Amino acid sequence: MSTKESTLKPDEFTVANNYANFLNHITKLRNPHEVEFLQAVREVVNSLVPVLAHHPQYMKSCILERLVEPEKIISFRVSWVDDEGDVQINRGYRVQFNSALGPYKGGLRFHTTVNESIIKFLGFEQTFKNSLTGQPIGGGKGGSDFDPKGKTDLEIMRFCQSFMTELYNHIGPDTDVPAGDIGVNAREIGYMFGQYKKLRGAFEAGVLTGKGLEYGGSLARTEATGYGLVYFVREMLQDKGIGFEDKTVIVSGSGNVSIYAMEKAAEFGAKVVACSDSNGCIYDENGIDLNTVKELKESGDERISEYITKYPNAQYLDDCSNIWSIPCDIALPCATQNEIDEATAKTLVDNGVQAVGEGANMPSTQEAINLFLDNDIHFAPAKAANAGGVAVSSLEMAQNGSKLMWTFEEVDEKLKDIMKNIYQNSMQAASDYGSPGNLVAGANIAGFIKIADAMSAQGII
Ligand SMILES: NC(=O)C1=CN([C@@H]2O[C@H](COP(=O)(O)OP(=O)(O)OC[C@H]3O[C@@H](n4cnc5c(N)ncnc54)[C@H](OP(=O)(O)O)[C@@H]3O)[C@@H](O)[C@H]2O)C=CC1
Ligand SMILES: N=C(CCC(=O)O)C(=O)O
Repeated sequence: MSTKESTLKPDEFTVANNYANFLNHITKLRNPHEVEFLQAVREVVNSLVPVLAHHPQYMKSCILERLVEPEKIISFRVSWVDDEGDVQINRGYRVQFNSALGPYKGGLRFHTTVNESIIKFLGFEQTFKNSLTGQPIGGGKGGSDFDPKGKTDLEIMRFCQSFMTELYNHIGPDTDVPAGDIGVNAREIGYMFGQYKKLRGAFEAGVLTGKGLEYGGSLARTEATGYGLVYFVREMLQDKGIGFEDKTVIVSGSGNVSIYAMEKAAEFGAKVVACSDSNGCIYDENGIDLNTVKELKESGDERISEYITKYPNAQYLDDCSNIWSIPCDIALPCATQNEIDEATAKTLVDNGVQAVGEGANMPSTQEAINLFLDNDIHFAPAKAANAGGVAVSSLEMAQNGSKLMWTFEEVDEKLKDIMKNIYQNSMQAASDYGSPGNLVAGANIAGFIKIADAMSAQGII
């Protein structure tokens, strides 16, 4: 917990001790090797001490103890045949974390680093994020250790079909609705939707979100996470009397979230000077040419280093973490978890960063978050700031259910309202529970209370 956090009141000491013991229990006995999951849980538990002290009924019915245990974890083998005719085996997961607010909702990640701890951390974060959107959706996440990089279109199709052949038994529009995440974009969603429809024998549009526009996708879903991040950060900055105008911005990653965060930041008057991929980062002091990045990364499957071919005056740094050594006013980590550690955060602060907005899930370590908060950096935490994607996914489900299709402007206006509400509700919760201005605490508290009240109403299940 940051040293800036409010000092605990007497009755909160007891709760803090009880929950320190609880954290020890789940760390040592229940999830000893799940490092990323425990990191996500620890941050939330530390934020909730004042809430639990104020609501003893949540402690009596063990709301938090139940909330940190997923309702269901499904793990399955995925066998598929590559273009050489060789059999490949991957592991698939779906963690159905919490359905107090609605059907499980959350992305699918295809990346070599996927394991149960990663999927559980993502599902836990998703549960709070989805609550903050105000939409009727629970939390879940899934994926596989399948690496789409370097695979042909046909290999990706065969993998997705095999993956869905197992997953389809466990999902549905009112049960569990997957979507995209790292390594899963419109192409993968399309192949999985086709297989689901064939196996189910019905066109259930609402079973997946991020679908193509021609078969039930929502306008603005592709842009939603990146746009929503910038809308949220703008709300935060406006409260401080500043904005994106004339600011220097760096955005890690160059995938779905990163590209549309860069687009909206530039539209709001910022100069985006750097972005990255898992091999390295580019720095263009004249401002990144986003169309070139889209050609390389959305249309093609190129490395970001190819940008230099078109812009030889730009620089390529052969390590993606070097992006954080570039001086900037606003940093938007949009690649992956724990990409900013304490040393990186110190470099950003020493270079004069004013604001950090988390587009990726858990991109900052706890130590980095504490350093940002202790240095009064305007900090927009992931589960609040990157909720625009899942919020528009929920709007896609609503359009599917009503068999209507809203315009881009209609969806974008709803997205702006949702991000504004998340900001205001998180700030209010932070103020109500003794951490004024601390959006990390506020988002965790606001997300928790809605889930806790729903779980209380639904009995001990
Ligand atoms: N898609 C969505 O709707 C949402 C996604 N998020 C989060 O945003 C982040 C990015 O997701 P998304 O844009 O969808 O994914 P994409 O696969 O579209 O893009 C991911 C980007 O991050 C880079 N990257 C991935 N893993 C690493 C790594 N270990 N080290 C460095 N760079 C890495 C990729 O580089 P390369 O091309 O080399 O792999 C790529 O540039 C993730 O944390 C995701 O959980 C959050 C909310 C919604
Ligand atoms: N990957 C996502 C989007 C999930 C969704 O749209 O259901 C996330 O919120 O982390």
